[in-house]
Amino acid sequence: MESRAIPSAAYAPLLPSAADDVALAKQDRPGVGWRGFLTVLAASGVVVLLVAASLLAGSRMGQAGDEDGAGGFPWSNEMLQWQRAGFHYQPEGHFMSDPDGPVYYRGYYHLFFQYNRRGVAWDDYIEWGHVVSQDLVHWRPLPVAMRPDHWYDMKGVLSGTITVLHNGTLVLLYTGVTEDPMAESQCIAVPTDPNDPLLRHWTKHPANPVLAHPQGVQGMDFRDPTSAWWDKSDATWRILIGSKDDANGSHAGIAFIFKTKDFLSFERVPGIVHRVEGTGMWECIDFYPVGGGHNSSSEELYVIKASMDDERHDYYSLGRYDAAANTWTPLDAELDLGIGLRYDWGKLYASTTFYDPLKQRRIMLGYVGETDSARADVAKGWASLQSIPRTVTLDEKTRTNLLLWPVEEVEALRYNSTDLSGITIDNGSVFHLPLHQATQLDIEASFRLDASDVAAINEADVGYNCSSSGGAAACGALGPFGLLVHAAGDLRGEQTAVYFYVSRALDGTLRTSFCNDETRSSRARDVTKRVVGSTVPVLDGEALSMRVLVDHSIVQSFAMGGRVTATSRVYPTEAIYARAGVYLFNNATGASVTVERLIVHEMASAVYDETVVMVEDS
Ligand SMILES: OC[C@H]1O[C@@](CO)(OC[C@H]2O[C@H](O[C@]3(CO)O[C@H](CO)[C@@H](O)[C@@H]3O)[C@H](O)[C@@H](O)[C@@H]2O)[C@@H](O)[C@@H]1O
Repeated sequence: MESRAIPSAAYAPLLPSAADDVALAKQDRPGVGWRGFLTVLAASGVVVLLVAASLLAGSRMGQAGDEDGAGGFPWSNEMLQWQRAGFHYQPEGHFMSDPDGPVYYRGYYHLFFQYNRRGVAWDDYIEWGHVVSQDLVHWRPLPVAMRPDHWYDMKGVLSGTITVLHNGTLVLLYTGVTEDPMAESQCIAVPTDPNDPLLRHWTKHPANPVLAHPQGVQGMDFRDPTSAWWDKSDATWRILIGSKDDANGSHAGIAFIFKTKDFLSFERVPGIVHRVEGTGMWECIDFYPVGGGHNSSSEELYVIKASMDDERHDYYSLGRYDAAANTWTPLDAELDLGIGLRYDWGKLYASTTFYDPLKQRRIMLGYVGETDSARADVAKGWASLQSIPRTVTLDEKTRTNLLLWPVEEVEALRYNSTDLSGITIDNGSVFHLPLHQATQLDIEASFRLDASDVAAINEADVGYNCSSSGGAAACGALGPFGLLVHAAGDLRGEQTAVYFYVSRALDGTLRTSFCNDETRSSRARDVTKRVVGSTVPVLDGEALSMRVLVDHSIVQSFAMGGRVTATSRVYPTEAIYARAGVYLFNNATGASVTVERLIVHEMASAVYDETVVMVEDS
């Protein structure tokens, strides 16, 4: 069946009254009390179709006469202050980008990051900012760890990693940029005092730079070394560095492996470990094993990940690594690096991972840049956030994708959990969630389409695409449905939709997309607004589950346990503070949806508290 728009006149907005909300809020919180009682049908008068809302909202948000003049949207201090996150890490001010050198050392998780203390945009005096944490959630700021102060890094201490050697000591590898001519080479540093668990001071090695770009590679296309892994075949440490090959009209992403015994002299392993035509410069490359292991009979696979400089997305691919042949081969050539899977389908870049020996898990961090104007960044005095650290595992059920999931520690911030499980939303309905606040939330929801409705839809609905199919306002038989966050009270204004859309393929099978629709997230016009997302694997019998971390201007969405994730930055002008709410919506034309599980946790701020700190500073 073709997606079709429903005439707006048929869906005049009728919203739940404030009295309804109060009555609902007084119900017992445990799920049992809600089940059945909260079947919200179109006939009950809670009918608002986003089609109607979007038409109204679109005209209201985009029309001439808005305050967005040549100078951009006139943000008030109240609006700008609202945009700062409560439980995502961001420095007090200035510009932050790539997470660098995450490592667990003597009781602390260390996070370094690209940091420009001179402004709110990237600058070639880029340094390594530094914070530590004991739970990956509460971060304690420390002085800048590394700054451009040698000839080989005068134009920037760019991204890098930290390797834990067999005896527990650390080696920091980073890219330094020389001034004239500008060229990138790899440098090392070690903790000045290895007994300082806070690793406050680093000593750059007198032998720097330790690795120059190979012949044939441009001097500014050789950066961001991975951490090193041990290859027992010849007792060497190995690292991977990404680059690009623009020779002879090509524009390929490429990666080299180097080996070293002492981190001072490196030898290139002959050949190129991987290459993908047309993908351009591979920044912040990463390479690590997943699956397999001692407790598993399944084969170990290798993830290769790169940040695509041209496209500004972090792609990954699953494959097999043959160290002797110096090759990595994708499991599926159609999902090769840069053309298939992404860590996140929204705004997240320059990610890196590290192995956490404390909890024996791999953790990924990435930075989430701004999508508002440079002028707005100047007004607010800061730019960028770090994503919530995510565990990375192989999805053993599919073995075709990773699972990226917020670290469990973030759950300690939950309070006032409201269980609204069991609500049924008829097609063309919305349901307002009775919450105390809607700005810092961790929402767990799983949806199931009515099976008889699904069976009755036998026409194909092909080609749904988050970014080009009209977002949450475009109605099909089996979607979209999901959540509206940062939604203005009358639903005619600002709202950010996180939703599923199910469509029937020509062969009769169902295909599920998971998307964030930012297009109505802000009345400001000088803000980038997109619909981002992807198709997501759903196995037989699985409910459609999502988790949404709402934290002021950052919304991080996870579908099906982390098979697909999408991060959005949103800048509402009206739907802020107490003026915003959360709604369930079902914009499908042919099916009702039961929200089998819906638990909304309010989230405390991750305020770093000097008084409860940690181990003593030496
Ligand atoms: O530093 C001098 C010079 O380098 C340039 C051009 O190559 O910028 C470097 C790249 O900076 C960004 O790359 C990453 C990933 O976000 O950020 C780190 C630097 O902060 C770097 O290590 C990473 O690769 C950016 O994404 C890339 O587009 C830049 O090329 C140039 O802008 C500077 O003048």
